[in-house]
Amino acid sequence: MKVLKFGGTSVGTPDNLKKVKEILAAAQPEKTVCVVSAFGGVTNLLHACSELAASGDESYEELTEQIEARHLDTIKELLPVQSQSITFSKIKILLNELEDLMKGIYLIRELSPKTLDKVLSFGETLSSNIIVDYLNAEGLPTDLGDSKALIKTDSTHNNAIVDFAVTDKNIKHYISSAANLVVCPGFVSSDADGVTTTLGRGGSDYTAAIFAAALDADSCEIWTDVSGMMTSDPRQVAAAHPIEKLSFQEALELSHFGAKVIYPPTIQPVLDKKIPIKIKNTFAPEDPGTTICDDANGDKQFVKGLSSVKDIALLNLTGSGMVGVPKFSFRLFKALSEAKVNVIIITQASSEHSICVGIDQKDVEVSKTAIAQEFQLELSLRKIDPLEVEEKMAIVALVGDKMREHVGIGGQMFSALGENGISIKAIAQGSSERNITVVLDQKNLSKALNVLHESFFLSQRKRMNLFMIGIGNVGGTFINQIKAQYDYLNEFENVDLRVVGIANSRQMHFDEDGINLSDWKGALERKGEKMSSTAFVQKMVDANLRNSVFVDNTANAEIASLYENILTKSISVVTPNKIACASDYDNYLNLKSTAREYQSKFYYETNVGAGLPVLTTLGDLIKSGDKIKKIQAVLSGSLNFIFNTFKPGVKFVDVVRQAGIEGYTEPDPKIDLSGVDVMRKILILIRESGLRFELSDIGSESFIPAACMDTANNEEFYASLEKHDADFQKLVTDAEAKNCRLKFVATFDEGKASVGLQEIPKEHPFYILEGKDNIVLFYTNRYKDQPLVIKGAGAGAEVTASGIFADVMRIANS
Ligand SMILES: NC(=O)c1ccc[n+]([C@@H]2O[C@H](COP(=O)([O-])OP(=O)(O)OC[C@H]3O[C@@H](n4cnc5c(N)ncnc54)[C@H](O)[C@@H]3O)[C@@H](O)[C@H]2O)c1
Ligand SMILES: N[C@@H](CCO)C(=O)O
Repeated sequence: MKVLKFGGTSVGTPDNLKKVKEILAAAQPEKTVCVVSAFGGVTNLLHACSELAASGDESYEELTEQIEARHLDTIKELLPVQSQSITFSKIKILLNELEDLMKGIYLIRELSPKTLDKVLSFGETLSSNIIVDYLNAEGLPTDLGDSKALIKTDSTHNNAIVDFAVTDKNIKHYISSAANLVVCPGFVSSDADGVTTTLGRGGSDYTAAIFAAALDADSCEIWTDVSGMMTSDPRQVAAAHPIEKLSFQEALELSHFGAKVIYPPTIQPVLDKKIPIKIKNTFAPEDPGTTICDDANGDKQFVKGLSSVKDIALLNLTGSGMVGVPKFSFRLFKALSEAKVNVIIITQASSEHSICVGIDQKDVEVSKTAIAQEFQLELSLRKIDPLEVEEKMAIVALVGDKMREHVGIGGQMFSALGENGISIKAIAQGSSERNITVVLDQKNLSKALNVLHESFFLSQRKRMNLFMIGIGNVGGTFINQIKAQYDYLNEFENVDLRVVGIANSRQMHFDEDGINLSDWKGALERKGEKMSSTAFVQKMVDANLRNSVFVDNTANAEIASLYENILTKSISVVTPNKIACASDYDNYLNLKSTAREYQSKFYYETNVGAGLPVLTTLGDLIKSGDKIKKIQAVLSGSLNFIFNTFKPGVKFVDVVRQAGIEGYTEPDPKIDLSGVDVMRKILILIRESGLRFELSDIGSESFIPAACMDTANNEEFYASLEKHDADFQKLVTDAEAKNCRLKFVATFDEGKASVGLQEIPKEHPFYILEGKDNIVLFYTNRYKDQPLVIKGAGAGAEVTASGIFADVMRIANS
C-alpha cells in the first residue's frame, strides 16, 4: 500500500496530468491512494474571486468564468469525446454551485472563515472529479474517495484540528472495499455536523500523511516539481543537488530554515508511525528523489544540507543591569510573544551581559515598541542600553544528524567563512548538534552558502575566481596555461579555476561566469572598459565572490601599492612583481601580517628564480629551525642568457634585444642590466631568511656606463648600449683571456650583501650555468659543507606562469 500526493504544478496542465497517469499506472498493481491538489493557480483564483465578491466588485464574475473555462478546457483536452459529456455535467453542477456561492458572497458582502473553506474546497473537489474520470477513461479503474466525509475535524475553520480516532477508522473502512486505485482530494475535511473545513497550509501533504498513517502505508510519496530536498537553495548555489536520504529530524531542521519542500506540521502523522516519505519529481520520475525515513544515517555524509533564511533582524539587548538578574530573558520573550513576534534564533553569552535574538525583519518596529515598554524602567535607570537592531541579516544553518559524531565541524564552518572575509554576527547550536546556525550580513549570503557547500560536499568542485592585472608576456601565458589545464583541474583536482577579471594598462573586462579563455583578447578589445586600478579593485570587492585571488602580472609600483587594501578584503594576492617585497621592510612585513590578520594569502614564489621553488624551500628551512649563513646565487635569467650568448664580435645590444624578445628581461631592461632586479631578489631572500634588510644595505657595482642608464626609454637605452659596445667587448675578452666566464653574482655572507659582475673560473659551479638558468646556493647550519643547491631556468614566460599557477593552486588546496 502506498500513498502518492500530487501538488498543484503536477496537476497544473493536461500534459502534466498525462505524466501523473503514467506514474500511477506504473505503481499498479499495488493498492494506491492518490491525493491531489487543486489545479495549479486555482486556489489563488478562488481566493481572489471570493474577496472581490465580498467587496462588492462585480469583476469577480470574470474570475469565476476563468475558473470555469480552466476546468472545462481540461476536460476537452484530456478525455476522449465519447466520455466527456458525463464529466461535463458533473463538473457543471459543481461550477453552478460555486457560482451561486459567489453570488451569495457578493450579495451579503461577507466572507466568513466558514464560507471561505466552502469556496476553497471547490479547487480540490473539481480537480479530483476530473482526474478520476480521466484515469477511468484511460483504462485505470479508479474510485473517487470522499476526503471531506472521511477526514473528520473540529469546527475550526481554515486550519481545522483532525479527530484521528474517527478519521483513521473511516479511512480504513472505506479503503478496504474500494478499488485498487483511489483518488482523493487533498486539503478538504468536515466537522462532526458535515460542515466543510480545511486543513490549512500544506493541506494536501497533510491529507496524504493522514491517509498513509491510517493505512499503515509502506510509503508516502510527495510528487512535486523538484527532484527532492536539495543540499542548498539552488537559486543561490548552482551546484546544489538532491539529498538521497534524510532522517525525519534532519528534514524538519532543513524545512525550518527555508527548504520549502515539506511543511513540518504536515508530516507529523507519518513521523509518528515512522512511515518513509519520498519526495519525487513528476517531471523526472526516474530521478531517485529524497527518502525521509527513521534511519537515514547509513551514508557517510555528515552535513546533509545547508538551509538559509533571508530578511532577518538581530535584536541585541545589553546592559550591566542584566547580569545575574533572573527573569530578564523571560520578560524579553514575554514581550515579544505578546507582540506576536516569532523568535527564530536566540544566543546569550554566559556573561549574561547581553542577549541576542533573531526575528523576521518585518517585526522590527513592533518588537522595538514592545521591548521599550517592557524595559521602560531599566532603560530610564540605564541598567540596560538602548536596543541595538541590525537589519538585512540572513541565517545559514548546517544540518546533519551525524555532525555530533565529528569533531571540528564548527571550526571548519567558521574558518571557511573567515577565509572569505565573511563575518559572523551570531551563532547558535543546540545540544543535539544536529544544527549549527550562524547569522551573517545578507549581502554575503550567496557567497557563504557557496563557500560552505564547497567545503562540506566533497564531491563538489571548489570554484576559484581570479582577477588579473597584467596580461602581457607572463600574464598572457598564464591564461593560456589555465585554458589548457582547465579540464584536468576539474576532473582530477576538483578545482574550477575561472578568470573573472582581466586588465592591461588601457582596458579592463569582467565576467562573473568566467571569461572565455579562447577569446580573452577579443573580449577585452570588444567589451573592455577604460582601465583604472581603483575601479578594478572596487569591482573585484563588490563582486564579493568566494575564493577570490588577485594576480598582479605587471612590474608596476602603483599596482603593488594596492595589495594591502586587497588583503584586508580577505582576497588573496599572487604576484611575480617584486616591487612590493623589495619595498621598505616595514611595508613588506605589513603585507605579510595583513594577510595573516585577514586570513588571506600573499604568495610571491616567482619573485626569485621564476618558477623554481626557491622561496618555498627557504621557507621550509627557516620554519624547521635552520639558519642561513651564506647565500651565493646567480639570480638574473636575462643577464645569464646575455653573458652566455655574448661573444667577441657579436654586438652587446643585439644580445640584450634578443633577451627581451625571448621574454627574459623586465618590461624596462635597465632594471635587469643595472643589477636592480638582482638586488631586489637577494633582498627578498635575506628578508625571507628572517632579517630586517633594506635595498640600500646591498652593495652594487654596475657594469653599465652611467650614460646608458641616463636614457628616457628602451630605444634610447639600446642606442646608448650600441654606442658603448667597446666597453662590453672589453669585459668579455678580458674574461676569456683568463679562461673565465662572466656571471652576475649575488652574495650574502656575514650579514653583508652585494651584487656585481664577476669573472668565474672553470672550477666554480657557476661556470657551467647554461642559457637563462639561475642557481642558488644556501649555506646553513644544517647544510654546512655542501650547500643546498637549486638550479634551473630562472626566466621566461612559461616557467614564470607555471610558478604563479602553483601559488594559485596552493591557495585552492588550502
Ligand atoms: N618574464 C619573466 O621571465 C619573469 C620572471 C619572473 C617574474 N617576472 C615578473 O612578471 C611581471 C610581468 O612581466 P612580463 O614579462 O609579463 O611583462 P610585460 O611587459 O609583458 O607585461 C606587463 C603587463 O602589465 C600591464 N601593466 C603595466 N602597468 C600596468 C598598470 N598600471 N595597470 C594595468 N596594467 C599594467 C601591461 O599592460 C602588460 O599587460 C614583472 O613584474 C616581472 O618582473 C617576469
Ligand atoms: N627579468 C628577470 C625575470 C625573472 O625575474 C630576469 O631576467 O631574471
